[in-house]
Amino acid sequence: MNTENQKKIAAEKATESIRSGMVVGLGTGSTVYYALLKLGAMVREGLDIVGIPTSAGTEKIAIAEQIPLATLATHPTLDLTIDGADEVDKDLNLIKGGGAALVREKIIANTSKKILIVVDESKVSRVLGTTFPLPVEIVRFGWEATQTEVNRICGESTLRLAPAQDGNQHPLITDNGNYILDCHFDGIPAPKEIELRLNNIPGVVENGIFVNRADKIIIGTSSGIRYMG
Ligand SMILES: O=C(CO)[C@H](O)[C@H](O)COP(=O)(O)O
Repeated sequence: MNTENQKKIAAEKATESIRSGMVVGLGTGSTVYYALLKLGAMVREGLDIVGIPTSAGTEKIAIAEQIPLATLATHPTLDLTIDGADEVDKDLNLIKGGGAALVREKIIANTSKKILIVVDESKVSRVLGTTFPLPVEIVRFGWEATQTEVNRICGESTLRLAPAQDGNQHPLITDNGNYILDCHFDGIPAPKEIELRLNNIPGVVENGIFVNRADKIIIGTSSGIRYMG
């Protein structure tokens, strides 16, 4: 089974946990995309849920799929969130933020009763921080000074760029109006400590380390579905 199919079977498996009446956190990314398509079909067949999106991109897809949306203002507690990840370890720790949605994803994760993470097998890692650079969202004011402080922890980081309308690469601006630093670790042996140290730097909004948040990781593999948790 190729990677795309691995993503699809993992994402669709996660939607089997959704029941009418639930408030559902809608994650971001190319894996969750398949869950959004499936949820859309389920809603059109009568499933009665509201979704809270973790990004403007997901909101757009959910609207196109006719998934009713809500906000944390009216629905402060979520029953279940389906989200992706960029790297996962055997302790269910995650690196997220490859899609630049980590702040909203962490807020949603924090208020969800249950979190299902959907990935393909390439995301499973022995030591977190060895296969994917850690995204750190920072405010634009004084960002160079913030980067200097971040680099004291990770050694080296790069400002994430994205193509703009003029055809050139410009700093990527998140849904929250901030920049992203991608931090190159050679493994993160103590993820919780690094998460807290990074978040203690003035100018850092949030980072993509998620510790003790996932209840289950659904992994699409070349030979079918595997679970962690
Ligand atoms: O954290 C995320 C977005 O901020 C995504 O969940 C993560 O990047 C995985 O995306 P994909 O399923 O496209 O690999």
